[in-house]
Amino acid sequence: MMNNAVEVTGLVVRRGHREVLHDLSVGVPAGQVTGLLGPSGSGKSTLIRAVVGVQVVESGTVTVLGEPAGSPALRSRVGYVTQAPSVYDDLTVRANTRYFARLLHRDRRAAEEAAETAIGRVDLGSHADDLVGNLSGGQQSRVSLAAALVGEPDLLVLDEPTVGLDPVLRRDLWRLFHELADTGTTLLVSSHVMDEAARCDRLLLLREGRILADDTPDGLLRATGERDAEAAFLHLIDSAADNAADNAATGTGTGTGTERTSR
Ligand SMILES: Nc1ncnc2c1ncn2[C@@H]1O[C@H](COP(=O)(O)OP(=O)(O)OP(=O)(O)O)[C@@H](O)[C@H]1O
Repeated sequence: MMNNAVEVTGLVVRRGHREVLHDLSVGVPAGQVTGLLGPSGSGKSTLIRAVVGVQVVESGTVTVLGEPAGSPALRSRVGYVTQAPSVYDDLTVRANTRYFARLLHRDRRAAEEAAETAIGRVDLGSHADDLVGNLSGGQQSRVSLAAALVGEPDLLVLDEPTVGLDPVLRRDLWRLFHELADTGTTLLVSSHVMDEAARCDRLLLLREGRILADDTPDGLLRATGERDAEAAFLHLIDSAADNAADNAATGTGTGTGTERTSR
């Protein structure tokens, strides 16, 4: 059995008047880069919020590194990078990163070292003394990533980290994700850009609050007979719609026909 860093079972989440995650069960394997892909509004951020323990859930369980999501014990073990930059505009890159490091490291020198390492990892060494407010959007999101790295988290959760980045930075960021995974970090990375699927070790395809596929990129292509993730995703949507139509015609089954790929 695969060793999962995150285990989600029967998760139901309601936001406003709408149920947005429907009895969702899924695992995130340890030490790998798992991509959470799906169109805008499919529930990626909601699932991520449940994993980091900031989402009120209606029912179901979310276990992270063996603890209930959001437990105090997970505070330094889980890094979370939100879609919007979550650092201070009026502080420099170094001051921001040191600030977040000091929240986790009592020792001042250890905090400074952690901050410098994190700044280097996101390749912002030449901007360390720039005010964050004067950086580009892509640079600002890398400062948020540096802030999440200062605690050397076991699980790093990133909500659409590559939005607005040019192709070179995107490539470099994915390289960094795999370097982190190689040293044992588990990464859960959301994206609505299907061409990022091939960069993941494992894929979760989400649509309308349900998991449509949970597979490796190769496994997904094999299971659907398609050539790229976007085509595979459309294939699965069409199959699910066909299944639903068949069920309606025969009056059998209440399932949606999703979760069709090999697991
Ligand atoms: N604060 C909220 N109150 C009510 N409904 C919400 C709230 N936030 C999100 N939703 C709804 O929940 C559903 C899932 O949203 P979510 O942000 O998880 O999707 P997403 O896949 O992350 O989308 P995107 O890629 O655009 O960020 C959507 O239908 C959205 O309208």
